Amino acid sequence: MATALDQTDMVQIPNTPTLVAEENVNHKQRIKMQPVAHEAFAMEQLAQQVPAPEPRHRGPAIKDKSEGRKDRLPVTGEYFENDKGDRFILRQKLGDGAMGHVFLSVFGSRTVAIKTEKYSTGMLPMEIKVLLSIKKYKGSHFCEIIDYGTIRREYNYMVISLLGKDLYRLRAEQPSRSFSLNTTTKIGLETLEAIEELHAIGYLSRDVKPSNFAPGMRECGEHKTIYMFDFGLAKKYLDREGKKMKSRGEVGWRGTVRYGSLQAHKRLDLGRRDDVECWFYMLIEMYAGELPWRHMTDRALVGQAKLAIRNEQRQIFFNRIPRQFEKIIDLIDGYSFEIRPDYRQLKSLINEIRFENNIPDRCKWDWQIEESQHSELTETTSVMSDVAILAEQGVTNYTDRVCENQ
Ligand SMILES: Nc1ncnc2c1ncn2[C@@H]1O[C@H](COP(=O)(O)OP(=O)(O)OP(=O)(O)O)[C@@H](O)[C@H]1O
Repeated sequence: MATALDQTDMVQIPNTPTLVAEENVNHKQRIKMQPVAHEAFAMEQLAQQVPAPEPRHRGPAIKDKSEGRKDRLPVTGEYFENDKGDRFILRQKLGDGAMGHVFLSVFGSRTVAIKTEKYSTGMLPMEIKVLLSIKKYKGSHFCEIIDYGTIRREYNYMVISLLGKDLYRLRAEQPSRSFSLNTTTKIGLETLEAIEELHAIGYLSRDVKPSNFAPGMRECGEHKTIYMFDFGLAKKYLDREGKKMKSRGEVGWRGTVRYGSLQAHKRLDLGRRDDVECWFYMLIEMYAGELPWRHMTDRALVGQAKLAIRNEQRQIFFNRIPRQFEKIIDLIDGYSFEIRPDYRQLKSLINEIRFENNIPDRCKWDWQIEESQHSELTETTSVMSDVAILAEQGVTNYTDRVCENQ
């Protein structure tokens, strides 16, 4: 039977790329965070919809060796029951994250996604916390959280609404490996709105990248919206009184090398502006098909390449993309750590690109085809395997430290 995760127990940021992070999570050093008032309210609300939790344990960290032995990930075909007796069959694997597996399942008449991680990993509580806050705020670019808990202290799970293929896969499947200006700019507007909503509830993503966004399902009429998911590296930037926290200075690397901001390369604390800088690199990659540092794996060299597009490579880089993108990066570079990015100005520059290129408002996404997204999903792994995707993106979610105070 399921046990609700303790929301006040915060997660570790491991010391390794997430690809191998499970072996490296430090289970001993954990910190506690009290939910702020609106989060507590959101949790209360959710409690009315999800099964009443069994007496709470103190989160997903291993307490003793006997518990540790059971620590595992579920497999396709397995099922579990929540406290209400609802049965969730893990019908098909949708994706392999660095921290666990995501499965397709059915809940009532609804097809859903179930994200799982080993009990000891402890990254899901942060994701659940973010999604509960967003639910309260009624964010329009986030999965609905339907249920969550722990199964026999073996694995943690959360049941969320199902999405289509992520933007990285969708682009990789385009014959040109790039999106049209219409799709790129539409994605730009949708994803910036998602980032703005996340910031509005007091969180940073610190891992904005194409594989963390996906369109909704056509069957639910959600295919015109791009959703943001994976909050494994999310962090609160507002304190309990709603005041912005000060930069902690050098804290180590956070994020994904290809899309990381210049501040991240300096290992400095990240703010809202850094999420927006990642968004910029993501958009350019979608439109141009690649970034100049696509083949680089060395983090320092990638950082140098990002500096070069602002200096000696500036003309070559910006010549092949609409001129507004140069304005956008200049604006982002001008934002300080504390400042609220001017999302409206950024959106109006993207809209200017659409206007100048006579792009009508009602246009289809590049990937929209006649068949339903559900049948597309079943083909996902044959088109590009998870391993291939991860290899292509280079090092992901890499962090320098064993743990950090979230
Ligand atoms: N709601 C969803 N609907 C459909 N597929 C999903 C959903 N959530 C996740 N996935 C799939 O599972 C994959 C892994 O999910 P996610 O990124 O949340 O896991 P992670 O362990 O945090 O991975 P990462 O290595 O990116 O940090 C995604 O790339 C996506 O293909």
